[in-house]
Amino acid sequence: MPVVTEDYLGRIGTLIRDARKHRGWTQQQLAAELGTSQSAVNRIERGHQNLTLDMLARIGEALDQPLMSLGQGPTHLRVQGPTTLSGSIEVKTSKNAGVALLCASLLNRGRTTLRRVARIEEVNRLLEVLDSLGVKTRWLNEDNDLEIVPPATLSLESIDEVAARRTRSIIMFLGPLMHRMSDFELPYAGGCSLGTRTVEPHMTALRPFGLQVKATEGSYHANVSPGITPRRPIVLTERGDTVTENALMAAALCDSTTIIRNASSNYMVQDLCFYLQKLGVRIEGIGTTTLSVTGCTEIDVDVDYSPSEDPIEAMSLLAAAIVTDSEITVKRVPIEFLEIELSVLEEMGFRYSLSEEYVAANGRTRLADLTTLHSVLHAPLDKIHPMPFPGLNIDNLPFFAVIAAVAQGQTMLHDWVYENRAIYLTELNKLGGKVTLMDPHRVMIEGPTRWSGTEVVCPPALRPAVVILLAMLASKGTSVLRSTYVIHRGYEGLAERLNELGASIEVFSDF
Ligand SMILES: CC(=O)N[C@H]1[C@@H](OP(=O)(O)OP(=O)(O)OC[C@H]2O[C@@H](n3ccc(=O)[nH]c3=O)[C@H](O)[C@@H]2O)O[C@H](CO)[C@@H](O)[C@@H]1O
Ligand SMILES: C=C(OP(=O)(O)O)C(=O)O
Repeated sequence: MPVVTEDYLGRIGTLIRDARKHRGWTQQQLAAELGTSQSAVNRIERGHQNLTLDMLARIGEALDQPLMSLGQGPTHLRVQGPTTLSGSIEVKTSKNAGVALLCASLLNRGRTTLRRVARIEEVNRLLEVLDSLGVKTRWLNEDNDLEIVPPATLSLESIDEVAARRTRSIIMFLGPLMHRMSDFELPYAGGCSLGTRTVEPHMTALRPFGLQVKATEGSYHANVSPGITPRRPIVLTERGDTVTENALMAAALCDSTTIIRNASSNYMVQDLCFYLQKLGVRIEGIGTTTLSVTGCTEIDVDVDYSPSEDPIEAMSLLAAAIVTDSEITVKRVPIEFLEIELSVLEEMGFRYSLSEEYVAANGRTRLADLTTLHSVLHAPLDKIHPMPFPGLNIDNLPFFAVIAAVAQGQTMLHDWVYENRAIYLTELNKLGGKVTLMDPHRVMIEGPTRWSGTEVVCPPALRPAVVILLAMLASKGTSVLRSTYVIHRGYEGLAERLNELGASIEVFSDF
């Protein structure tokens, strides 16, 4: 075989191996999907098998990842470490408010302008879906201001199913869409592989508004009975963020008053409430677990809204500083959504200073600039576990894994929420970490760690993938992090921004 062909087959084989692992499949499972043997898959992945275009297309389809789109293959990161960071960095606006506001813009017949939206893949997927429905969306400038103008009638029959299936946020179309049409289908929600994430609480919350949903082959079939409004308070069975948002959006176009109990008061819910208020919806109880919503029968206003900064990105940047023992200033930290995290960190010996507080562009959220100081960390006495806001944010829990790994002693993390997220934290062991999976919900981490660079495929979950990247910053030598789409789902230009602080991260792709 000519050397160049051999080289290409090897690279394609690696691509296929990465995409398979990303899906969480064994070679045997991929073989069964392709109607071939495990040994054939093994040969393909090692670059020892000539591949026809037909076979490549079939593999791409089976793995739900096109392998032949030249120049658009997966991207990877090459990290040189260890790194000490310095300087300052601004926190961007949040993914989770961004996606909620994109869905909520469908409630408004007028123009919505959202300021400084994080330009991330999760937002891109929702924009693709909105565009396929006939919504006119455009980025206005370098500041990532985004304009959204819905059409008079949405063309749901032409929905971009591929984009829709890549995000769980599509579930938040139910609340706004039920006001626009009486019978419609939505593809099943996708997103990170974190274990079962039920949609039942959404159905229970929306039923009092007349929505019935049947799960059919690959999609939700929604049917709306006209003129039905909740006669009693809606009691959410789970204090979930997106379910609260769906109930809020359903209530926004009812002119009666809806009470939502056991509502999430988390940051993205608050941003959604502030936006809805600008649309003319009356909401009381923002920041508490009981929301009283008096909607409007029609919303048609040109509105301008600035979502607030992302507490999870802020936590990621703090973790970057802690794991590399660096002194940096993280600007625009939404401090009220990091209070418990900072208390736990202080207990572990983390030292930092805070600026005076100031108000975010939404006029409501409190921000501060936080400077990290050289710290010697030790394990906390108690386990670290998340709770709904104002508890420690579940999406921040994974960052405590890499922080615990640099602290002296044993730290237990208890992720009671997701069945499949803690498991990915054991990937830190490839870089020298000592992370023991006690059961699917608990990991024990022993520090401090002598990190050493290696190659890791991104786990199929956003936060654990970033945790691996942060450990790579502290690792001696060269590390490679493969297939980073999952990181781009929630962070804009993370590698480039860390490089501005002095990291050495190269972005590359196979072709
Ligand atoms: C777009 C967006 O905003 N996504 C966030 C949102 O997702 P989202 O609102 O979709 O979260 P889910 O509804 O999937 O809830 C997460 C998990 O927590 C469980 N659960 C939740 C609440 C509760 O009171 N009891 C309970 O057991 C659910 O069953 C599920 O397993 O909230 C999650 C949990 O904060 C975050 O990780 C996500 O980043
Ligand atoms: C789990 C997360 O989000 P999503 O709901 O988009 O999967 C996350 O942000 O870590």
